[in-house]
Amino acid sequence: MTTLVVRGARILGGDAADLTIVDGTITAIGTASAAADATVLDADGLVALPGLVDLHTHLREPGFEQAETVATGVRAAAAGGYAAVFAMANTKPAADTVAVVEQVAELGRRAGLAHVQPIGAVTVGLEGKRLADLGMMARSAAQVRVFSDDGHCVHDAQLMRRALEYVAPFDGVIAQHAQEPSLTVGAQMHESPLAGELGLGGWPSVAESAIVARDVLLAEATGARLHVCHVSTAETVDVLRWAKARGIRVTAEVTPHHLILTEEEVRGYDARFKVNPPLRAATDVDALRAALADGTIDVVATDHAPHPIETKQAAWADAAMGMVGLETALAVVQESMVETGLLDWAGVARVMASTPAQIGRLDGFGGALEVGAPAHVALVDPAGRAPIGTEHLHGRSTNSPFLGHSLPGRVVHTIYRGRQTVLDGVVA
Ligand SMILES: NC(=O)N[C@@H](CC(=O)O)C(=O)O
Repeated sequence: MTTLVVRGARILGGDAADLTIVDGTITAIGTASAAADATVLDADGLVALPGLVDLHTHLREPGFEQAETVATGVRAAAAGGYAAVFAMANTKPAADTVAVVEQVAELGRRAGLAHVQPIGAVTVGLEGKRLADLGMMARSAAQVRVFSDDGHCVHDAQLMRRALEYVAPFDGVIAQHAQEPSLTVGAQMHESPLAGELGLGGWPSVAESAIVARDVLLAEATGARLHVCHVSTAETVDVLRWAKARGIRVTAEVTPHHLILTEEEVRGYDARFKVNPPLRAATDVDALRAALADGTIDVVATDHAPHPIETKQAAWADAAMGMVGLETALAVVQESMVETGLLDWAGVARVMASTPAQIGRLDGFGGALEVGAPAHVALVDPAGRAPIGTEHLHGRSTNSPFLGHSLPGRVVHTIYRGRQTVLDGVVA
């Protein structure tokens, strides 16, 4: 029997209490009388959150191990306070078969620092032409419930409709990368006067919102669950508000980078700021923050997208798209949402742990820190403001837009299944 006593943590930012954890389960909350053989972890002044859950992580294995592996990716996850991540299907081969989703799940079990929940591809090879065998992946040992072609839009309406119809009976969800391809040919950044000034092809907001408008109507017509990946524009927020008011079963995510960075970062042509969907205008950032605060957007998801740094040292138009985000997500949410009064720590737990787990139908994660609950805990120092350096990045890639930026909040300890996966910022 292993006993861990976490002393003096502020549960969801509230009153301080001790957490007693025995064999991976929270057995007491209050003043602990530590048994002689207990490990005691000083959490005085730290905020205790449920271990975070990320609905949108690119772990890159199999096929792109030079960017990240499952083993390196879960190190980044633990460092960021995560207990579970949903691994996107744009691997090589794509996660469009039972073999690949079960391989990813097994790699996660071996890595051991966080739960890895595979996402299945919607279409074979993410090509948008033929449905993958969604039912087989759902019935597999990986128990896939989230399906996505992220990186690519399921553009064909008939395929999207059939995918929604197919997953409804087993309560699956289609997570759409909303990008109308015919409107984003050659797109390099947000379509705006700045794009003209910088001479870069524009990615118009309507290319996202038009797909979301179509998809919410398909979700209504099929009664199935739709999840909208990386919402980036005010127009999409308006569509979501309308759809939710009609009772359509749609959920949505926003990334940390879209909550705090704007297209102005593109001025220096530093490709660390190149991402799909692109960084938008300040008005979009404001709309996204308000939507996350009022529940129109349900969760924060990192879209952790590792790329070898040399793919970011190319000219803007040739550079890879994407940013790592697991390690800095909580700090960005603290800065953009908590310090602005838009969310309290209970709200942070909702949008970064309980609701992502609920959308992904992942039992045993994201639940309240209460007696009897599995012991997945993130312990955060809200006053831990520091400039982000590569020493804060624990995955294989360092393509973070926040390097050199000062961010608040530091994940001091992470506990996963009762085990300390991060201690004083050091990943086990
Ligand atoms: N978000 C990104 O900019 N990149 C993602 C895929 C994608 O959504 O384009 C990646 O897998 O690198």
